[in-house]
Amino acid sequence: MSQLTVAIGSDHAGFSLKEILRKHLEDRGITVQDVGPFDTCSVDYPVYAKKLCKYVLEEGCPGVLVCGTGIGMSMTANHIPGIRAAVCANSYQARMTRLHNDANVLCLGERVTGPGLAAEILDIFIDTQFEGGRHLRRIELIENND
Ligand SMILES: O=C(CO)[C@H](O)[C@H](O)[C@H](O)COP(=O)(O)O
Repeated sequence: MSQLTVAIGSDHAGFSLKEILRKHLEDRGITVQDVGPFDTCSVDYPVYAKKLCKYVLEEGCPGVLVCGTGIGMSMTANHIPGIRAAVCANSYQARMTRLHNDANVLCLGERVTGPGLAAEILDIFIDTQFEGGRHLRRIELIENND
């Protein structure tokens, strides 16, 4: 089985949580592709959301974006065809967005969710498989602009 890679990115408001989650993933033996930023200077979240989504689409791996609320990251990511980004603040949302929405990008808010819960949400997100079936039809409808 090939080694799982997870891409991660943030803005300044999500930087500390990104660092915690990167270490959490590495401690699990998961390869992490960090698209930045690499310090706490103020940056614009769309820049990092777009970098991460490009990587996720090229590599077919899950991604994690952290900003203050998770919302700006998700708005940006969901503009990109092929990206299904979900803001999750609890474990149920993380499980259901994988089971039913086949979300490929998890968005978290450092100013909303503490590090322990964020790590649990992330674990559920990457460990839960899409259910398929009726949910595939609905995903196709999301992507169909007719
Ligand atoms: O886009 C956001 C709100 O949905 C993010 O939470 C940003 O991280 C936030 O807007 C950054 O705010 P700051 O005052 O520039 O730190």
